[in-house]
Amino acid sequence: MSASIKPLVAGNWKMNGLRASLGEIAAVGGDFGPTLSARVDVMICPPAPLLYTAAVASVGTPVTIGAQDCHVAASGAHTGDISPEMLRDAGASAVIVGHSERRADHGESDEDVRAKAQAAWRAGLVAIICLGESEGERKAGTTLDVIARQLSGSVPDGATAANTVIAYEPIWAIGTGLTPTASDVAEVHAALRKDLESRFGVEGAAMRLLYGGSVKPGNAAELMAIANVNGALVGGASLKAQDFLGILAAYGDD
Ligand SMILES: O=C(CO)COP(=O)(O)O
Repeated sequence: MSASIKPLVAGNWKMNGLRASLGEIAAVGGDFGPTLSARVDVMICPPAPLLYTAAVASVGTPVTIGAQDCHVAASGAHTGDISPEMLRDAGASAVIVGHSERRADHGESDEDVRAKAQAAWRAGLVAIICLGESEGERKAGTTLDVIARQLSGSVPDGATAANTVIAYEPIWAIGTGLTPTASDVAEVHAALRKDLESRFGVEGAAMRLLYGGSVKPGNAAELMAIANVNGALVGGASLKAQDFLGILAAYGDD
């Protein structure tokens, strides 16, 4: 079933990158030819100060630009925050919400994440909704319960394959070099698919489910071949075009 879903590989730069890093986007765009772009969509999510220039740098390439977080309001007295409308205006077409680093650093709850996803849709952005279990939850055998609870709490009614992407990122695999086994990833993604189908029907069947957590050129082909894995959310290995292109190569060569 997932064979008909066009995968997405998105790079989350997190709090990394200065203007000098924008050459990496041009390098990805320049090397990403028509054969590969027919098979996989590619996105880079730089930090907010780089969004506009990144969007300009991506013009004429297959690379699209996403943001890493948003406020729920369109505007107002929220010093330091950025609305989804502003992200859209700067050239973003998507925004990551509910990344585990925001859940941990900023105390974001499932309810917060759900409201951010709705705000993203209001502004015409795709919401990339993140979830994933901690190491303790994995060891305690509660992964599937945690994932089901996060999915139900963080994904708003009205989610479609066009407005929502789900990213499964086990917290213990982020930035550690550790990855779950292929069968563990398959188990979680199958459970996500089942829940999404029962809640959203055909839209849930067509929604992209990304895997994230220590995706590298060396393990991308194996991870991307797992059933119900429709692409990747990549942190550290998205910062350099060569590494990121090495991951995209899991989908073939131009
Ligand atoms: O958190 C991630 C992407 O959002 C994954 O980060 P790493 O690829 O650096 O493990």
